[in-house]
Amino acid sequence: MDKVFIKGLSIQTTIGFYQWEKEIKQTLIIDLAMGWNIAAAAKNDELAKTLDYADISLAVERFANENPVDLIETLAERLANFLMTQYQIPWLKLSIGKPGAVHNTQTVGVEIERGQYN
Ligand SMILES: Nc1nc2c(c(=O)[nH]1)N=C([C@H](O)[C@@H](O)CO)CN2
Repeated sequence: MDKVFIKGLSIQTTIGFYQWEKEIKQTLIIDLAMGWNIAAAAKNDELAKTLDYADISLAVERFANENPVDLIETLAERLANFLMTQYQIPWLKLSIGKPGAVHNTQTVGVEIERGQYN
């Protein structure tokens, strides 16, 4: 399957289980791979026929800020659902890293895969 991807998208958002985390913004790093047949867009060189990674990057940051949650698991599940519905994406792999969360680590996070991979 062809894919459109976004790697290392850095967003600032409110996320976390603890009370103090609900009063600040923290950095999340998002990697997203989205299944898409790119042949139609390539045929006539048409942005409208593919997944616009610029538009989706903005949508990811907007979604996170409009839907504050405690766990990155919850954000991952809800964001995957939103993107698949909004952009008719048949399959995606999404990872969310929270680099500031645990001392002495590079990052911590979750990775999920949703939908049908053909
Ligand atoms: N698997 C997870 N573990 C933890 C999460 C999380 O979202 N998923 N969150 C926290 C806190 O919010 C942490 O980031 C701050 O100490 C702890 N563990």
